[in-house]
Amino acid sequence: MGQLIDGVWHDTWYDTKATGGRFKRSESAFRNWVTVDGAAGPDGEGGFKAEKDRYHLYVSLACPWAHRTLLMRRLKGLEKLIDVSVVHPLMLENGWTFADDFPGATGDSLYQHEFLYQLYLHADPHYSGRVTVPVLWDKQRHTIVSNESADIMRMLNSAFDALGARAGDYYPDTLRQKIDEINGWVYNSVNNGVYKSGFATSQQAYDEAVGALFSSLERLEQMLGQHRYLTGSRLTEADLRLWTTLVRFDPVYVTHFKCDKFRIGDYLNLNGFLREIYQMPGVADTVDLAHIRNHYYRSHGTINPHGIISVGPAFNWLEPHGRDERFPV
Ligand SMILES: N[C@@H](CCC(=O)N[C@@H](CS)C(=O)NCC(=O)O)C(=O)O
Repeated sequence: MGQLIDGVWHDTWYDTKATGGRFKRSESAFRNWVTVDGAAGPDGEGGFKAEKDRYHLYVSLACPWAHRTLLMRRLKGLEKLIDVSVVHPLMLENGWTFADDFPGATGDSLYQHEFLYQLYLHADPHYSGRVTVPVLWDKQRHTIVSNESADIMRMLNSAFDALGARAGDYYPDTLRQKIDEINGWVYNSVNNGVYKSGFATSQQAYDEAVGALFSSLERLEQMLGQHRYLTGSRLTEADLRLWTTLVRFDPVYVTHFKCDKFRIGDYLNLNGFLREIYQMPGVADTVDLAHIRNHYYRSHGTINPHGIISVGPAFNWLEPHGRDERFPV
């Protein structure tokens, strides 16, 4: 765990002193876009045209942000167009590594780097900032297109459609405003809320974060009692972004991040929603509980110094989800 400062790796934990014990996630640094014709996207520079086998996705199977992009790749059937490298689940003094001595960890299949920070230096030898997954890499220009999962999801959603991606638009024009609105508060209080709860170093910071988290879960529970998905009857990006947090909740966040007021298994609608998406074709293959549980419990020495993995609550996501009966089409 650490960061690069002017091209040099420093092993440091998140600093919460200046923020009253509050964990603040920093902004992603590479914000270019793959587009149909290579024109610049909403930000960044142009020159990244959608092409088969040009881009490579670096992910951790443990990370909820990386998981979003992997999920979108799977739903859009992009496996043949964009290949993937998977880091080792443990993130310790060297940050994410390409050690491949854990089932499912692939090593760096492009450059055989040892550490993910070397990939960032490959793109920018003077890079300063955090070294995070996911990374969308351009094999032609040998650089990072983007390390922001929200943007990568949107590129995968539409830029490759003419190259044989599976039909499906998870960010449709008519729902964009609604999706953006939901994403905003779900990001702050849920996706990032679990981290703010778990990494808080003051009681007040924890209370604030965990309070906001469970208020939002209650709100989501109500919404999912009214319609099948967050924006209505159609599965969108907003659902996928929530889902990668829900899938980690009972196995990890309840205990490891002290998010223990309720489990997802205690909510009727959130639990049905979690199971329904888990049971969609291809989705379960993107979930690796060994990476998830090993990563969190064994990488955060400040909150779990002995690295013991808790037994975890029992659950079975293959049980009937009940959403068809509740929302007949
Ligand atoms: N805003 C980024 C956040 C990605 C992120 O924070 N990933 C975590 C893993 S779950 C990471 O790589 N952390 C390493 C670090 O903070 O040093 C995104 O959504 O892509």
